[in-house]
Amino acid sequence: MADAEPWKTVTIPPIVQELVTSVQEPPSRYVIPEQNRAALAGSEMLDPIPIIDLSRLSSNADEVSKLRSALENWGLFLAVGHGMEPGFLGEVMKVTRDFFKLPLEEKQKYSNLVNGNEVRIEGYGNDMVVSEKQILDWCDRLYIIVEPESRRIDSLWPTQPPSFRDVLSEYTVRCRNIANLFLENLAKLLNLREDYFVDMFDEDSLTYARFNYYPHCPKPDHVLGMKPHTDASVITIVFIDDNVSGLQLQNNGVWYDVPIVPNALLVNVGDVMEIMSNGFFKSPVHRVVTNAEKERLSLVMFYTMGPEREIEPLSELVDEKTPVRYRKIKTNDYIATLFETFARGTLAIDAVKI
Ligand SMILES: O=C(O)CCC(=O)C(=O)O
Ligand SMILES: [Fe+2]
Repeated sequence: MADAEPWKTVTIPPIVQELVTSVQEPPSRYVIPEQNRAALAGSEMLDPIPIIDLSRLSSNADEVSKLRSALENWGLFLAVGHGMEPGFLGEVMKVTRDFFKLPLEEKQKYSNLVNGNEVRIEGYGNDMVVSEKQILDWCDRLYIIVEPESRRIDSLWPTQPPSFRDVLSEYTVRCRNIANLFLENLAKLLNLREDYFVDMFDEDSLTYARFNYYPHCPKPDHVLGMKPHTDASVITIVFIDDNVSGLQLQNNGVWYDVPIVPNALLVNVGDVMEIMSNGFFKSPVHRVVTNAEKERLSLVMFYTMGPEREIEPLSELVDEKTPVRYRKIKTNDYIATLFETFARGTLAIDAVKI
């Protein structure tokens, strides 16, 4: 390891929502190095992220070429025509907001701590802290497996607010339709059979829902809501609070603010798709900045392959002219790499590039 100090699992970070009520300034462990601070302001996009109407994808060649260019330039797009009514999306955001408004003791029933000191992926809390030097994110989260139903951990599904479970179950089904449509279009763009990726998802493939809560932050120019990262998923669907911006996207070394488009969902390629497509699709680097006055919420659906499945560039996409660009790795090992690299502030995908 490049670091002089060994990395070890250390303290459990506090719940930021509680912390913000008792401090004037973010503690030093949240403060990013001085040289990175000026760069927190995002640039406005000159060529904005395309808005794709999903209901037109099957019948309109222009919409498909817009999708292709969105993926080539950004690795993501904003989806409209996804079939979810504004009223339903409003309910999804409301149960999310109401969950984080619950008293701490109620939320702690779903804690991500096991025996009070070990952190697991699922549950309510923060990320794993692997180093005293790790810069912490100004963000609390609730992480749960939503698919397949057989893998849901009932005790980690909130019972408050009362409609939480029903709303999340319905959202899961409706997002799956969007995910499948996106996967079909990705396959077509790679000249593969339409069902190629959809068929790869089996009973072992897990979909995680991550509810992110970013409290207002007394020093937004010193602290990140979420550090720069790419998603370890095959694909990701993000539903963002339309009240507060904060998501930024890196392109050619410049950070851009992702604009808010009410009722649109952000859909992006993840690292597994980058690997399987042998780099044809790129998993976008993104981060979240904080806001001095407002709290912010997002709900992220991560579509992943089974934990034991090996990920590698598809043989159909490799030949003499296009050699393999990524090493083979098991999903589980890749997710572990992601948590480790995220904590260190580096990118997991770089660890498997050849
Ligand atoms: O809050 C957001 O807008 C994005 C969050 C995100 O990138 C993630 O949870 O992986
Ligand atoms: Fe992300």
